[in-house]
Amino acid sequence: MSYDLSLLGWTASRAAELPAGTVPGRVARVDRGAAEVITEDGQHHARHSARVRRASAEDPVALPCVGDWAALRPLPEGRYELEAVLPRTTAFVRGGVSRDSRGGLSGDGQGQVLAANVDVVFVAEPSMHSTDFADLGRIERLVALAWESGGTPVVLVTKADLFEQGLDDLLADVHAAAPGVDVHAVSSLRGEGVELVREYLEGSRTAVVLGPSGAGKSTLVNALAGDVVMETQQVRAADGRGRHTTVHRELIPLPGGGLVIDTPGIRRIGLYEMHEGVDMVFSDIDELSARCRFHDCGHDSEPGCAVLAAVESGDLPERRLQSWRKLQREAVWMAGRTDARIRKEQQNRWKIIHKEMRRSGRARP
Ligand SMILES: Nc1nc2c(ncn2[C@@H]2O[C@H](COP(=O)(O)OP(=O)(O)OP(=O)(O)O)[C@@H](O)[C@H]2O)c(=O)[nH]1
Ligand SMILES: [Zn+2]
Repeated sequence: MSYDLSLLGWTASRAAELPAGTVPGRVARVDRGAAEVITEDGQHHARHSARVRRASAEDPVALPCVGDWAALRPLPEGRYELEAVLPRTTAFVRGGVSRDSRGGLSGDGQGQVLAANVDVVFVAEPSMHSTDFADLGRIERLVALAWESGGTPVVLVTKADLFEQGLDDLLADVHAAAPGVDVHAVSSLRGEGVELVREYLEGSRTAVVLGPSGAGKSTLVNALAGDVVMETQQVRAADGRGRHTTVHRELIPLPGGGLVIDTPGIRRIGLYEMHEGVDMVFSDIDELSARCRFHDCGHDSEPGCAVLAAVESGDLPERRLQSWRKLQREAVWMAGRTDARIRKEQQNRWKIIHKEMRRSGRARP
């Protein structure tokens, strides 16, 4: 078996980063101390080099992950050693890691890269989920996560066939929840919108599909692959939630080029590190805040707050402000888990608050 690596996204600029005496391979699955890689001459089990082992012992972010391009050193008998991970263009990182000023990754020894070099992040939200309509808050969260990874989000309102009347209104709401992001209705069941989705993968790009269980992610990937590569599941009638299916292949090459990464980690992705991501998904609130009287306005009850005024006038949905507050709190909390400076500030703040409370004789809130 041989592969045309350009169909897996290999480019001349990546080739320029390949160390002498190595060949490129894309990581399709990770193991302890080794990875399954796809090279031009087939699929291999490549053990990490001493250098990779040392680097990843120091910082797990250096561990090869699904989607990575690796430099492989040929060994006797047609085997390879995973010599190095080539620089990542994008990364989904869980915990303990922030982007440094160059847009690269710097870790504190806690981070884990869930997937790398993902160009397009499809955010799948079902038009109807059990008896609920699409969850705009979940879309905002996943779009923020997508921005944070460095990839380009695209929102897909899936199972569009379940929601015929008022679909346009729903799409308008979704547009407002994700400013500047493409939004499409998709029905894999009817084959509608699938070709549009495929267009985002032109040029052999790499995608992931994020979304809740039962959103129709596997069904969509199957439709793209034109072949049943992933097991879909029957949704339990009672609560509309799906059973989790075992993932057989984590890197799914599509006919005509491009691929979809689908790993358990990506499936479970929630809200990890989000700072710039939150600002980008709430660019409307960001723009409004420029007109607040105080430059550090918290849009709570401050006088001259342009955000509250927009809610008052109906220009900004109240739900959106609440969603922003929630994500801000979570982002600060996540940062507080990893950023010692903020952690210290929070401790000091709580010390002061507790002291205040003791003095005024109030109980803890
Ligand atoms: N009506 C309708 N049902 C769909 C559509 N796409 C998928 N489904 C059904 O929704 C259920 C869940 O689909 P999956 O593709 O397994 O969902 P998933 O997002 O992969 O779910 P997890 O594997 O749990 O993450 C299945 O019963 C599908 O047949 C669609 O476009 N329309
Ligand atoms: Zn304000």
